[in-house]
Amino acid sequence: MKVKSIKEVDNEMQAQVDIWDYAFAFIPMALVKCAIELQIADVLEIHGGGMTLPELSSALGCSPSILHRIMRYLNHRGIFKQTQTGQESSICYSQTPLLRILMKNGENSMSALVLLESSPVMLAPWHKLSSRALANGASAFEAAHGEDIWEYASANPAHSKLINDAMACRARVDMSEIINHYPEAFMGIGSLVDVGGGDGTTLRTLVKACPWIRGINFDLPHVVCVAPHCDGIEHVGGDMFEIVPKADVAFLQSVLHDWGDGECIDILRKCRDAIPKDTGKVIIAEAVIREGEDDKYNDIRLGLDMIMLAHTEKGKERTIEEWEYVVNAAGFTRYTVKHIDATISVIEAYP
Ligand SMILES: C[S@@+](CC[C@H](N)C(=O)[O-])C[C@H]1O[C@@H](n2cnc3c(N)ncnc32)[C@H](O)[C@@H]1O
Ligand SMILES: COc1ccc(-c2cc(=O)c3c(O)c(O)c(O)cc3o2)cc1
Repeated sequence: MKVKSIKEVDNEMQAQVDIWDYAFAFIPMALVKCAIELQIADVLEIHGGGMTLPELSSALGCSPSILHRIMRYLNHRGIFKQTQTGQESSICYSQTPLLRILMKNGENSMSALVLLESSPVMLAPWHKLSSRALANGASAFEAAHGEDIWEYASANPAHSKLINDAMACRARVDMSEIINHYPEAFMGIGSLVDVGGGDGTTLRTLVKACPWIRGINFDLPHVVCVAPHCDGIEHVGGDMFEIVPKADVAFLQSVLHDWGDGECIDILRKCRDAIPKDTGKVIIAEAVIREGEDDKYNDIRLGLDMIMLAHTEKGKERTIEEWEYVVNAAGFTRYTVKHIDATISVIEAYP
């Protein structure tokens, strides 16, 4: 019989511990969703300082004993700060930067993204992923819901709002990152069409920072008809597979990753038709998968690729070689890539 080395025994013991991370992986998501729905972060923010368990449970209208257990778990995950000075009644809970992002109504809140990904509609396709892999093709979202995500959203206003709110909160972060790290991308631009621009949050962030730009927010009719008005931005409803409104620059953020190469090439061609041949450009703000590189955003990019696998038919996150293929096939003569300190990179393609 082969005798195991101490290292082998240690690795096996570690595996016995690690497996619980996978079996219990849904718990942090469920608890963060619960914290958002209870508006724990909002109540702590309004209160200002630390709150005791009786104060917090009475403000939230929650059972103190259940809230105590929820808060103990969230504290263990580092989601908020807890200080204790003896008995249970003297436990004090206070705000952290992470909890502030989980406010339902905060300016930099990302809670809508958690509410979208943890919704039963978005969770159902994950149960179809192995059948998708075995059948090699059919979309997991379609297997779960009988139609693709965009058809589903146009027939379900509540889910469309969930998607738009989630995309809006991360669009604001993504656009701010581009403006902070690569403002040159927007120099000398008179007009910009945001293709698949959602509720216009990206353009609102852009025209606030670059008020000389006239923005055209272009998306499906059911999306733009509920988009809030903003000076300097015109909302246009339509289909990017048919025609894209004309502008100096066409901008695509987190849109192409929803589609397969064939569709990306069609969308990029429509964008190329929309811009001036001599001075125009298409800006693509998307993740670039960098295999083998230990970048702090790699985990998010690879996770996003799994989201595309679960929620779209042919969507995927792309390596730079895969981006080069679609950009060249759409007829652009050259492109540049700017990696910024964010999940997304900025690819500029010239006609
Ligand atoms: C993942 S969201 C990205 C939204 C936004 N660009 C952002 O960064 O948050 C993709 C957007 O593409 C839009 N879309 C899907 N099909 C479209 C089509 N055929 N024409 C125009 N927009 C479309 C969706 O309605 C959605 O708003
Ligand atoms: C920094 O953490 C994050 C960055 C980005 C995202 C994210 C980006 C998307 O484009 C995206 C998306 O298109 C989508 O359909 C979705 O369901 C989630 C999503 O997340 C998340 C976290």
